Amino acid sequence: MDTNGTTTGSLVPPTSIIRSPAMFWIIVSSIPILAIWWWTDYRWRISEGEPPLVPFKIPWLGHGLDFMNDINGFAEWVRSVHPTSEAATIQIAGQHLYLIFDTKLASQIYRRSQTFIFDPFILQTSQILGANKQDMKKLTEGAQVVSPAPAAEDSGSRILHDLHALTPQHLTGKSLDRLTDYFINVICADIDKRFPKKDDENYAWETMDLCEFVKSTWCHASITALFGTNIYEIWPGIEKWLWAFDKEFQKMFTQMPRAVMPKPYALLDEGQEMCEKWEAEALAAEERGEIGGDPDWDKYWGLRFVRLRDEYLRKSGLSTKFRAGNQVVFIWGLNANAIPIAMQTITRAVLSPPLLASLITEIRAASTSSSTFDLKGITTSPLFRSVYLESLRWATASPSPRVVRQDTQLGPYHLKKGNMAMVHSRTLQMDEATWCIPGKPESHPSKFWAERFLDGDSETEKVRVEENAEAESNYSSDIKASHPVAKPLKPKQHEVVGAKSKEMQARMLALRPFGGGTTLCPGRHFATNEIMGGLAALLLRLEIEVDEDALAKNGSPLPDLSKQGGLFPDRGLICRVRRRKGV
Ligand code: HEM
Repeated sequence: MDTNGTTTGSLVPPTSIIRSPAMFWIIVSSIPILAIWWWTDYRWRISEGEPPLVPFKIPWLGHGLDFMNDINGFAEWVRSVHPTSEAATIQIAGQHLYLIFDTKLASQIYRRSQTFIFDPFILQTSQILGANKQDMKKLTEGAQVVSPAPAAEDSGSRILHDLHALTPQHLTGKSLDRLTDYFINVICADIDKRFPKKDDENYAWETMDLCEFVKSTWCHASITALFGTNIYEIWPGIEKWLWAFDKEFQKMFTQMPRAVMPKPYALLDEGQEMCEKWEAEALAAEERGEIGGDPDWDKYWGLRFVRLRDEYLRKSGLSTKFRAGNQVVFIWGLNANAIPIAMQTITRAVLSPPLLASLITEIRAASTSSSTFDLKGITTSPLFRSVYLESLRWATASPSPRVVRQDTQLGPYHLKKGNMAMVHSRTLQMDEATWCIPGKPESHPSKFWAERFLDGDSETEKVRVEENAEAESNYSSDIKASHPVAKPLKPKQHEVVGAKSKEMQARMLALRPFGGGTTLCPGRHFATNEIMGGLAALLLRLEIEVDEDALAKNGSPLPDLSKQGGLFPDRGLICRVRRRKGV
């Protein structure tokens, strides 16, 4: 300002030590260059021993946009930049993320659950799901984090650990059998409703999109098996909501405000409102004495596990909104991966008439009457297992992230505290060196080869279980060490048996649809029953033929890579369907 109080137009303050305008402008214009140098070349260069850094252009943000927009395509590109490296470093929002390409390093990450931790992601998700300050305080108590808050009061409760330990015991054994029975019964009832039995058995062909039929039938069966039937009465639009939420949910992890992305928040609001209502009605039914004793399933809560889980959340003093958010994510997780894989398995079976015929032969061998079958006979059939595992390999892209809790050595690399490490299953599942068998062009990983797992797949689960047992034991010791009186629920340890051939082990370690370690998907047994058992129920009841004209016009469905986890077929499959005679 001049002495009259008006601006002079000059940006150089009269008292500044930089009296020359030229010097001022040189300094001002060099600030961005200095900043870029600071962020790219100095501030964010990799430390000694970190995996090679993939070049990036945008300071600080690094590869953030590419990673968020298309994680599958991005991971494939990173692999092509470092085709022989066991891992690579990428930069996302000022942090390093180590993408792991080597199966043995991936296994190490899963086993070392005290160093490669998952709780930070659960806490972040909880915040997104509407956990309030009190909820967050409770959830954070004893959680595995990089830098714990200084001397917060510790009551000894370990909510994240207890919830984690509660799940697997209810998704195995008798509870799993009950869940599966319910699921298969609903599938059969829905098929019977859609294709009713007639006395004259004169069934006409109907043309339909098989993918859509499987999507809605499997969804209805799995939601009611786990969450009861009342949820459909309260929320008839649950399926429409589910698939809309599935498209939007990942966006919430950018933590942009509601005003910037109203759609995901609106869907979350709807889910929470409905789940609050669902819980309130179940509690009211309990009050009225409608849910007597300790039933293994009831129409309000669904499976006993869901009732006990909700009871645990209430007893832990977590808010109604957070509890509802927790159910929203459970409903989503229950369906978002398993349903696309059911669609993939069924469409691949139907697309190959010889394979379809062989599967029907297997079903007949496991039949106990004209319309029933022994599930064990199906899930242990080598052909059924092979088709299922190949569907998982071909059509999942499960990113399994961990936070590095302290500076640590992983194989040849030195990983830095606070960064992230991620096993991206698809990169391993599409690795030519692992999957191609010389002289067998059909074994190329880009191809769906139904017979790929005919030999020796039984070892797959054993390796997962072995990793899981080690990870659980590390996790449990870690949690116990954090508080002298904390009594975390003891996770069930699984037995490990069997030897592994070297070649087979490499393939098994490269098949990672269900993640690994402590967070190895506890729903995988139910998913297996849903997909293989559901396929058997479907083929036992219905004759299905692909509409060749529609196929020629639309092309054969491929995995839609725009999503993560279970990948949907990227288009429908028009089929002619009718009820089988004699069923
Ligand atoms: C083909 C179907 C499925 C696939 C591909 C799948 C995949 C996954 C993956 C990748 C994880 C995270 C693992 C990690 O980062 O290490 C996970 C966790 C989980 N899944 Fe699944 N899942 C499937 C089906 C199911 C089903 C049907 C349920 C429920 C009945 C379920 C319940 C869960 C739960 C509760 C977790 C969290 C475990 C924890 O944090 O302790 N999943 N799943």
